[in-house]
Amino acid sequence: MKIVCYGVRPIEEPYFRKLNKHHYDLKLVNAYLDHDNVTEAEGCDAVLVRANCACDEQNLKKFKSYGINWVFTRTVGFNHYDLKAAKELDIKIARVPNYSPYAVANLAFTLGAALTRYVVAAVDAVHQGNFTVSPYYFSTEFNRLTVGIYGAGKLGAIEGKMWKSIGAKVLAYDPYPSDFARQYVKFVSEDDLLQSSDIVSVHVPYFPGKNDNLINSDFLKKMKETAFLINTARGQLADTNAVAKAIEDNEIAGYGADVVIDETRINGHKFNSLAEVPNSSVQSLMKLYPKVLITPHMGSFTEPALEDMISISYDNFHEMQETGDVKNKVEYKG
Ligand SMILES: NC(=O)C1=CN([C@@H]2O[C@H](COP(=O)(O)OP(=O)(O)OC[C@H]3O[C@@H](n4cnc5c(N)ncnc54)[C@H](O)[C@@H]3O)[C@@H](O)[C@H]2O)C=CC1
Ligand SMILES: O=C(O)C(=O)[C@H](O)COP(=O)(O)O
Repeated sequence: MKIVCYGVRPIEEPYFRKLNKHHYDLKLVNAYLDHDNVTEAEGCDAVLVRANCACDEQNLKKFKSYGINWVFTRTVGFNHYDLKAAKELDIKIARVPNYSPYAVANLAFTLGAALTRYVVAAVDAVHQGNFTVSPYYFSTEFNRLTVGIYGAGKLGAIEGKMWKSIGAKVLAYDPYPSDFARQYVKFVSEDDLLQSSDIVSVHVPYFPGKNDNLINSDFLKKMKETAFLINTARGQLADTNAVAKAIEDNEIAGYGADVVIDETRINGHKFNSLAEVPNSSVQSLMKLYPKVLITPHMGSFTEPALEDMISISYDNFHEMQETGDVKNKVEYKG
């Protein structure tokens, strides 16, 4: 079976080859799937994508015209698909719901830890020759923090575990609390979490058209003025302008994000200045550095996570070939 894999970074190529235990014929494409390079799939039997690949109706129709029925993703999130179009075209989708959760949990933890100890602000000042200890750096200590995990699924639970292990009080809000997460967090109401937490870390899946701007001005107003918000989930979950305004108005202390809106136009690009970033709301957030720390969607960029993403994707294809179905399938729910 020939699989075209989009968005494969050069550093990832050896892993795609080394882990190819089902001996697939691989076509590795460096670029994210877009409307121009969809033609790379011609002559292939299946497609593997990553986040921010354009699995919209136009591209899914193209795949179908090439005789491709399996368009899988190596990611947890699947908001890059037009699920309705896939259903209408009878294109099957599978994802990787369970790669190493420590990858993203580590990054969310690090953003929270860096913000609460003002590490980036201090390092930045020192590198400009300013060795004074600004009153702004005066901190509390991690074991005195209350950390609120908003969405305590696989990633949230592990971030909770990390904070608990160093003595922080860990709260969580989730409409479907799990016993696994309960080992590390205390489940509370949404309001209690937002009102009590020094760090609020969001790990909620993004469902386009359903929970856009979940983090809005009402959400932010409930947080403590001294609290930091962390979002490693999806940029679309946050009203970017509302977050920037809340920081400017001192309603919250700062924001750490691995994700932004408009990632398909931003991520993977190297801009020469902030002014070139093609979204003015993202620019507004970036101007608030170092109260705002943004990383380029690299939560899953660890060796264990990458190995899981590739191996489980290959197993998804294998299961589909062997049984005609796959347990990690994603279906349109209306
Ligand atoms: N930055 C990165 O590199 C990565 C980001 N992600 C993002 O993280 C998200 C979460 O991943 P997992 O923890 O594996 O998913 P998961 O499905 O295990 O957990 C999500 C949890 O959120 C809860 N939830 C849903 N709506 C909620 C709401 N309105 N309020 C509170 N809780 C709510 C669910 O009940 C569930 O327990 C993914 O959907 C993806 O968007 C995932 C992997 C890498
Ligand atoms: O698995 C997900 O969902 C993610 O968001 C991962 O970080 C993968 O995202 P990309 O690295 O493919 O942008």
